[in-house]
Amino acid sequence: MPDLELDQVAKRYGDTVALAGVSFDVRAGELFGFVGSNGAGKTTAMRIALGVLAADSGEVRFGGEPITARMRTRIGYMPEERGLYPKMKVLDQLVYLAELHGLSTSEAHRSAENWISRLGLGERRLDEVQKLSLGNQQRVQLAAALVHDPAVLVLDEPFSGLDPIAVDVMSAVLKEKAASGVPVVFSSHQLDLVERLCDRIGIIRSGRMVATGSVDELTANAASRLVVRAPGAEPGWAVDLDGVRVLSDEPGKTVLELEPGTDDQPVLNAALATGPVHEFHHERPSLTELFRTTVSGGDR
Ligand SMILES: Nc1ncnc2c1ncn2[C@@H]1O[C@H](COP(=O)(O)OP(=O)(O)OP(=O)(O)O)[C@@H](O)[C@H]1O
Repeated sequence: MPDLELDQVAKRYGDTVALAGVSFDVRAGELFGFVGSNGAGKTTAMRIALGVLAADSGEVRFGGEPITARMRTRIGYMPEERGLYPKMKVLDQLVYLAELHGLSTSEAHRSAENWISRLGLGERRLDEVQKLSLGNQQRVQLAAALVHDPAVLVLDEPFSGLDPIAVDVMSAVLKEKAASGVPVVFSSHQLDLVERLCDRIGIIRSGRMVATGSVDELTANAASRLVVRAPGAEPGWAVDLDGVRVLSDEPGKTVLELEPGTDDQPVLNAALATGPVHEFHHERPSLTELFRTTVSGGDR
């Protein structure tokens, strides 16, 4: 399957610059997490990728070619505002959407029934969508994005409001689609989930991509953090060590930040000088911490 690329995509709403030239690519077979503060531009970028919104400039490419209206019908999209017909029954809705994307009636039924069962909606298949709980409506929305066997998946906050079981189901389906070679991009504010699931991550701030890469790549340049458990250490034991900043100093547990290139062995020696050392390990910052430092200053 080909890659999905956004190249210098820009969009204004009146005086508001929603996207100031955003570029990133979602590679075939990868799960790409799109994160940013409220109003950073995620929905705008995803709507432009889908073609429901026109960019002022820039290009969306699929497989290296500018994306056409025909190719866009191969995108599975889950909009943030959700877009189901409230009075239609779950099964009818999915069959209708599949047919709209070109599946025959029998293929549409087969695919709709498959996703209904896969997403745990079997008992609700003949219920009107409006009678479902919000979480179940969201499962139907995911089924709607998948029912035509899309070549690309673009999902706007698919995890918001889901219970833990539904989060697991959604995660498994997205991983499976990516493993089958489909580029999958989703936005989310649940950074622990993004960190756990995604191959790569893009962080957008005020309409600009400020970081793109795997969590390991994004955290590689962050200052190294060292956790030391030394029950006999007195408070302040590490304050005079070169290249070391004390982040927290609780009885028995100290968290230190080491400047890049600082040797940790003098720190270990200093810790051992206080008595036994039960723990001495480097910790990388979480995506949430990285996000806070990357987007600090906020958005609109
Ligand atoms: N239809 C619109 N008219 C005017 N301004 C808009 C419109 N849609 C979005 N904006 C503005 O464009 C900017 C980007 O909004 P967008 O919805 O893309 O952000 P987002 O990252 O998806 O936010 P959230 O996490 O809150 O969903 C914001 O400043 C928003 O107020």
